[in-house]
Amino acid sequence: MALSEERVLEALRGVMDPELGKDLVSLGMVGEIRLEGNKADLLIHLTTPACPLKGQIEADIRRALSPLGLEEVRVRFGGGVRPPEQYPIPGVKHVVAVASGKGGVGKSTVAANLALALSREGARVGLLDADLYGPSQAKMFGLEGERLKVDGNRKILPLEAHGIKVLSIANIVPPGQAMIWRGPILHGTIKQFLEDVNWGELDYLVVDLPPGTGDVQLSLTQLTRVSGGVIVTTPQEVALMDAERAADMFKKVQVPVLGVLENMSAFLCPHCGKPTPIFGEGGGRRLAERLKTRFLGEVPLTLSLRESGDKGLPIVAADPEGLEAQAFIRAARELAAALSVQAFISLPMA
Ligand SMILES: Nc1ncnc2c1ncn2[C@@H]1O[C@H](COP(=O)(O)OP(=O)(O)OP(=O)(O)O)[C@@H](O)[C@H]1O
Repeated sequence: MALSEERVLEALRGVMDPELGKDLVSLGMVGEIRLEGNKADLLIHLTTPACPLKGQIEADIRRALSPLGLEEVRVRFGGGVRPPEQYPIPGVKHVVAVASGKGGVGKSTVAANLALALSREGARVGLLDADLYGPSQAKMFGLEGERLKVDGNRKILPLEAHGIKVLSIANIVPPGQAMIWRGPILHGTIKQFLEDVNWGELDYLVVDLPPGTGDVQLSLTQLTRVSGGVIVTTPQEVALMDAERAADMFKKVQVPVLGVLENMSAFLCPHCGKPTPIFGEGGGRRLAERLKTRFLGEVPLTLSLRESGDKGLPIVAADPEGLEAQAFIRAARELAAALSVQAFISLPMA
């Protein structure tokens, strides 16, 4: 049988998306097939650019096409199937909210390092510090005291550090001022963060929410479409109970919970490396099971993680090969996969 685009398409029906459990053709992921003589050029649409399964999908495509005897197969990946008019914020494909029930569980540390890990996976990432009462991202990224600028259209330009666009209330008002703000001012501030900022082109805008289930969370979900939420918890029972409340809040406002990340899983001794489960064991995984969502993994409690936060150099940027950074990178891959599934469930195909 002569080689044709139809034959290539037929062969691609045998390639499954490992996350979605359906073949690439029925999922509408095959964007283009070009044949030139005995060479094929394919465009495959991914729902999320940091798709952790890119490599596997490409290998499966090559395997499926090998019986056709092509001399060369070129696989290009497209960044996503969501048409621009459906973006939640102009230029921004996904808004991902990072929440915790309880304060001090490391939500801001996780938001910063997840943003960096997604960026290392090839995505364009912004980080909005919406923890108005206790902003920490300016400090975390070494941007304390930096002044924001506006562009020609009078839109605020976020600051940039380690390849991440960062906007924190700490760069707008003096420390402590936002502490006394109430509902309408909070709402107005979040609105401004979403509408009056030139984020440029982003695959993910990671939002660091205040702990708990208050006005900021409601404003964010009222003002934009949040693709999903990440729940950060420690394995401790009290933290888990509050984390469940944060998950309930997402459910009420119809934001899917993409996964649970357990922080401070076990203390790793900086001298001998011995793990000590100070806050208990397995709580995050159990919570993910109860919520029927993904477990994004465990991040240990380590001295270097605490020090890196204080130094203004998050661990994924400071020591990307270290075990803490690797835990964040695994979590970011899981998160990207969860978003990709979510995008297919909730969006019409382009
Ligand atoms: N896995 C970890 N290992 C060591 N220290 C950590 C870890 N996670 C967070 N920390 C430290 O714990 C402190 C609190 O973390 P962080 O500010 O991220 O928490 P949070 O939940 O965002 O707090 P808040 O409720 O105040 O917003 C910081 O000093 C941070 O460096």
